Amino acid sequence: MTSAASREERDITPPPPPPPAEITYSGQYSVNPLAEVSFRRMCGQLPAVLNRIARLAWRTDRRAVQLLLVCQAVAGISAAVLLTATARAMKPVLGDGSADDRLQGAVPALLVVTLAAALGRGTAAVAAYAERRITPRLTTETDSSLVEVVCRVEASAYAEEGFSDRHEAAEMGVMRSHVMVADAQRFLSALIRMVTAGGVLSVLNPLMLPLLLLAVLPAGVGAVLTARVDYEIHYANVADRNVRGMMRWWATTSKYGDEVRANSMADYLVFWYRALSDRCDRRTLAAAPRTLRIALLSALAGGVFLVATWSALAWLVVSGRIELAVAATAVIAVQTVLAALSQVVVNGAAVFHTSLYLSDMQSFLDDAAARTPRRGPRKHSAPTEEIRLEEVVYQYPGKDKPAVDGVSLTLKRGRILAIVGANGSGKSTLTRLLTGIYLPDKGRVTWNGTDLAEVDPATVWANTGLVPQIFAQWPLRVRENITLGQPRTHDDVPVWAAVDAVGLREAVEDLPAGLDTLLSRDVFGGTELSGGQWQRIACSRALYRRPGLLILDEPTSQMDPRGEHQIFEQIKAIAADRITIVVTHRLENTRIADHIVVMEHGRITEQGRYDDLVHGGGTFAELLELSQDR
Ligand SMILES: Nc1ncnc2c1ncn2[C@@H]1O[C@H](COP(=O)(O)OP(=O)(O)OP(=O)(O)O)[C@@H](O)[C@H]1O
Repeated sequence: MTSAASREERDITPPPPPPPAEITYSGQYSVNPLAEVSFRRMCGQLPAVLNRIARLAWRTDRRAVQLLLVCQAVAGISAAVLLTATARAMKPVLGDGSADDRLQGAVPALLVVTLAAALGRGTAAVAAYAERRITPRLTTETDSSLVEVVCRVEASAYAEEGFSDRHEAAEMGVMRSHVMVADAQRFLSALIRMVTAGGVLSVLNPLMLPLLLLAVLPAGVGAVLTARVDYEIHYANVADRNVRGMMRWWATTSKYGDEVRANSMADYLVFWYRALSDRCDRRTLAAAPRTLRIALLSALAGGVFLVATWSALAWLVVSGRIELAVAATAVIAVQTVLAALSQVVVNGAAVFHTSLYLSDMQSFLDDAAARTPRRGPRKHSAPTEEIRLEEVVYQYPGKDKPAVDGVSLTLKRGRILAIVGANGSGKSTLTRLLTGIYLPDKGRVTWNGTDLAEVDPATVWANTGLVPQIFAQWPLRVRENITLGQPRTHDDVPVWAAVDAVGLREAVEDLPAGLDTLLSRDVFGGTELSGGQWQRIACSRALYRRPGLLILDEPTSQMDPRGEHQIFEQIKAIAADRITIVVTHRLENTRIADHIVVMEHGRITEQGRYDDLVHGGGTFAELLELSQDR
């Protein structure tokens, strides 16, 4: 009994799931910044990096930058005044006479010390305020630029190897822009404090400054080496982080929540997510001993030099080379310079570290900006009378066969074309070529006789309405879901007309706020539609545009027969004014088409009218028969 039960238990225990495949970073940078991360490079590049940050900040808020600079200057002056006045106060304090007399002698200098200290604190507070004025807008600006540039790239870039990883790496630049100005500001103010205190110290005794520099140099080298290790790990983890980010969304979004639960995917997804995270952690942990070694060695070297500095100061006093009052001031100056130097080094390394991520971001922004469509100055103007494909070939990057292979077609206004064919035969790719989303590798696509390679694509897409196979369900109001991408008129009449055209009025009127209802159950106050209702929204979005070219890729796959019938009636009713293309696997629906093309392996293998193809004895007839064989 027990053994039967345990056998049964064994039988239902699933085998351990395979770990996620090893992913390597596939981004291609013209320069690998890691190759040259060194202390010398950091020092050499800091001015350029600061200049870049300053220019970014200047573009964001000039007045705040001016305020910041004034604060830095005032802080520097007050630090110099503070130390000089301290030196003045030391003389009477450590001199002869009664305590009362000595204190009285020091009062004027102490007053200056107090004022200078207050000024220093005050300017630090104002500088922090100025930085807080710049940072949020600068981050928003960099973030928005990234979103904009990705929204505008040639769609073919998405299919290129490494594009997505480089995008992920650029996201890190956006994240670092949060701390960029604060780091630069701290670096500059520490530099100014260091220079002023160092100046005062050199006046007191020229030997002190080089000794001090030596004491802090190891910390500087250590900080840069640690930055290098951090960046190395970031580089190694980019691809894993990218995939993990995508999987995180897919696994946790409510959209796929049913599938995750009903198909018992949660265990594997969690395992997968943890396995990928562990892999990232392993790389990070493997680097920990290196960073520990760097920290220990730099602390040891720094400590040795610091002992030498204090010993030198003691020797100067004991041998009578400097007065006690000067030595006391030197102690304060040494402490100030040391603190400032550490800040310079730490913040300098942070600025440099940030600059590595900014370089990734900039390189991606430049690359993406270079990929915005630049196809020539000609403009397409409505009406779209004719679209022609001439021996068009298109092959996706990394694929060994073209997805569309030598297709020629002519589409005329007022006519409906249906495209059918097996999965992967090239139907959707053909629609991307027809709309100029992709340009062909060979052959040409013309609209009203003009090659799309020479036409500003915005003027083409202003005349296009597309219902893709996988359409977006925007977390926006019903109204915006219909009008998105098209200027909206002041009244809702055309919006309701588009709603009526897809038979959705009753459903929209039933929503809590009609057209104003937010369509997202993930957002507070939002509502969710059914799959078929969403598809009707996608159709109404395309119809609302009243496009010269209407493309519907499996537009009714989730609709009930009434909805499907209504959509096809609508397509027929408005067909006279436009070119209409329907991609479908439901061959019965191709009855409405004036012309049908059958695709196989990227080529058109059959074409004609419905009745001709049904009786033609070819692939169309075979597929139709199969669809009716139940
Ligand atoms: N973004 C892409 N990157 C790389 N290859 C792609 C991409 N999109 C499609 N392909 C490939 O191009 C070929 C044609 O795909 P396409 O999506 O055009 O087929 P389809 O006829 O629309 O298929 P379905 O009926 O399944 O929608 C397929 O082999 C597919 O793997």
